[in-house]
Amino acid sequence: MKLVVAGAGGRMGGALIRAIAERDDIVLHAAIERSGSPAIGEDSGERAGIGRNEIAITDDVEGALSSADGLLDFTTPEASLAFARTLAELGRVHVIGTTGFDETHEKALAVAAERAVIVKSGNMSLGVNLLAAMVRRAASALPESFDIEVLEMHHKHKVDAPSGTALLLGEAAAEGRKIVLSENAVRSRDGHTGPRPEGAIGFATLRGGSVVGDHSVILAGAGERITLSHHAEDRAIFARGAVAAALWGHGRQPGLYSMADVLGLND
Ligand SMILES: NC(=O)C1=CN([C@@H]2O[C@H](COP(=O)(O)OP(=O)(O)OC[C@H]3O[C@@H](n4cnc5c(N)ncnc54)[C@H](OP(=O)(O)O)[C@@H]3O)[C@@H](O)[C@H]2O)C=CC1
Ligand SMILES: O=C(O)C1=N[C@H](C(=O)O)C[C@H](O)C1
Repeated sequence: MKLVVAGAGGRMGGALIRAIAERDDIVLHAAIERSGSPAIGEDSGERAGIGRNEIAITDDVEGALSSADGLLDFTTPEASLAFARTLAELGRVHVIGTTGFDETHEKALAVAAERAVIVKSGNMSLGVNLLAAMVRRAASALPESFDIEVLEMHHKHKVDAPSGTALLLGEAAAEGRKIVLSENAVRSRDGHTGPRPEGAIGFATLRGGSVVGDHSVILAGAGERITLSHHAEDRAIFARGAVAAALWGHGRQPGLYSMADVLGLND
């Protein structure tokens, strides 16, 4: 399978290029960056720290995608949306790890998925997707008197909050409770907030240093508390998940799929 990496000069771009180089059933076909990026023209292997691979980082999106099988995309919501429209025209696999989408973006991605395979997840790791299944189960099994809070910490460069993973875990909790997350989410607190609303799913965001990604879901009852946690130590876990998603999506019917589909956690 011939894969293109978008955001090749970024943190996940490097991890994806390293993950592709680990395997012999896929090849890095092209590495793309935003027009005007100082990374354009650099050797993508050198940039990723694995030595020259003779694939220069380019901003020629059409040229890169037209002869590829799929795109691994960890960039920005606006860039991912533009890629989704191009890939829908070409009918290629689009693995989206980007987070921070709003409702309008989500609707546009659903339209693109009518013509291409999109695998999208706020977290591509096995551990977090298993954790989400456990959160859904715990939220469903425990009485509503157990308050649900999602706590996350990431490195100081992260630009969106709550993280895509925190929202994914919040969705899992809401599904377990049979409630709609958007109607019950408390995404931040400040000042005289009043008591906690019944049935709320709260979010708390920490940022600092080089933390790859820490998430905890706390189910707090009267006199006892359950904490379900995941700690990401290496971006390779997301990159390997994205590669697995591309291979899984190759040759599949168009649609919007999740990592739970790829990992068989919905079966
Ligand atoms: N789902 C998951 O498992 C994971 C998701 N993520 C998400 O992935 C995204 C990227 O994270 P991270 O790698 O840390 O961020 P970085 O900022 O390090 O990388 C993003 C890269 O995308 C580039 N970019 C921006 N616009 C375009 C464009 N139009 N075409 C091509 N490249 C573009 C940026 O370039 P420039 O800086 O020059 O603008 C940058 O190099 C975030 O949304 C993050 O939350 C991260 C880890 C795991
Ligand atoms: O920006 C990051 O770094 C990460 N983003 C994803 C998120 O928003 O949850 C996944 C991971 O936690 C790292």
